[in-house]
Amino acid sequence: MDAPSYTSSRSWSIYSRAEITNHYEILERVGSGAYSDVYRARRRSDNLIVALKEIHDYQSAFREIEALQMLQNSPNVVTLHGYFWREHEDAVLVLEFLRTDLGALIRDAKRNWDEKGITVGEIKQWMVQILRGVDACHRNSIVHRDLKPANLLISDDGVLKLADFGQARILLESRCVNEYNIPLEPLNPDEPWQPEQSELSEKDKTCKEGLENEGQNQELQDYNTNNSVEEAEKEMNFHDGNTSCLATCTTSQLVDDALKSVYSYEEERRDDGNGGMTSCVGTRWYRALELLYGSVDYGQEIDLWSLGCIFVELLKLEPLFPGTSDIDQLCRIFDVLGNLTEDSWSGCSKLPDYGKISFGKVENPLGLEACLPNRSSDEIHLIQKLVCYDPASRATAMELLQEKYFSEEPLPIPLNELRIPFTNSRQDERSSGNWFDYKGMDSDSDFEEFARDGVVVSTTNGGFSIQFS
Ligand SMILES: Nc1ncnc2c1ncn2[C@@H]1O[C@H](COP(=O)(O)OP(=O)(O)OP(=O)(O)O)[C@@H](O)[C@H]1O
Repeated sequence: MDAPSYTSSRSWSIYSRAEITNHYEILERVGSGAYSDVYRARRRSDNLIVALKEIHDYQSAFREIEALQMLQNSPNVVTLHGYFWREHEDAVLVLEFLRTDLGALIRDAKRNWDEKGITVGEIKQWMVQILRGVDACHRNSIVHRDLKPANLLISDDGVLKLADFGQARILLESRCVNEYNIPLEPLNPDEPWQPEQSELSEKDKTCKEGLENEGQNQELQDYNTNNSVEEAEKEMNFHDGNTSCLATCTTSQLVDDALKSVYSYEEERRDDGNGGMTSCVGTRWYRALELLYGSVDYGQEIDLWSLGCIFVELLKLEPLFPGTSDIDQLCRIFDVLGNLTEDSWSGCSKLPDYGKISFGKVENPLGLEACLPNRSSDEIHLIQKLVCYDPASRATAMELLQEKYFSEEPLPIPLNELRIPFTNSRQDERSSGNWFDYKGMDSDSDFEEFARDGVVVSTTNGGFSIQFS
């Protein structure tokens, strides 16, 4: 196929790379994100349709490959068929192709489905799959850091898979447990790296087989029996707070660094590469409170907050906290949960940005119940276990899977009865603007609030800069 006529040099590059086009016929571009372009392609050897994800950022590529290698064969994580990695070129991941995602499904349900929206049986099935995917990550000490409906891809037969691990972090202690021992660089740069069957662990084989079984309820029970809470807790007992963070984009550093009058935001977006954590991760609407307060000493609990926001969105067909800036995001959270104080989370005053910004007292917080009228107390109870201030109080994915909500009537419906949107045009849906305003959703930018504070933001060759007057 000829290269298309648009002019982005990045989008051209994949067409001119023989090592890729020898193996794959590139059919169309299906999406793009902050760091990537994604193409639908056909593998020449067997006609398999795949997604080729060309990643323009080295660190994102490295993270995504490393995390996906560890999670290969988890049924609710996107499959990495292989990748191309060579010097001076963008990495290209060969992923299984998944036509739609949970964001598109929620939009479709809001626009086109009857007033009941997504049924309880459907919600339970989606949530069980999401929880299994998150549980797989957390068991492997991987924090996804960007869970949101658009990153939960869905196959035509109703299997949901976590995707977009470009922001994922493998917590340091776990690096020794990469049991697959797969080389990061393909041995031959002209051939894609591909996993071999022998690299699958027994646990993962069981997991994969489990998904293929019919009888959802029995499957859930088996899954829970084979993966006890104690075992999960043992594996998840970590924190990487001992490592320093050289790269954040928190307001605290801007304030601390006020004597340095020109501040490069581009600098801040990089992690230090030595294990330091940044608070500038995730998409704002799903970003945990501790990240909004600049924490660099966080763990897998940030994913659990995001999970709670996604659960609400499935129930309500609208985002829980659609903030237009980080400050607005915090205001919306406080309106519902009340102000953040030592009473609501003992230790919160140690957060880097605590006390840097003061918020008016919310006399009568709405509570999560008010956000979810007509929903059952069980559902509200589960969400309260996720969307709560103290990260240590949040329920783990495994604990949630064991909640009776998922094993009582109405049961999660079988995969083949799930309703899945027909459209494959996610970008069009996103830009249509019919549903609600997505402005700011995909952005980590705090420009609006800086501008509000009278700080000058200007673009530079390397990115943009913030100047204090
Ligand atoms: N495996 C896949 N199958 C089909 N489409 C995909 C696949 N992976 C990604 N896409 C499409 O490409 C888009 C961009 O992919 P992805 O979100 O992984 O990239 P990103 O650059 O990390 O994005 P973001 O800016 O959200 O962090 C997705 O929204 C989706 O539409």
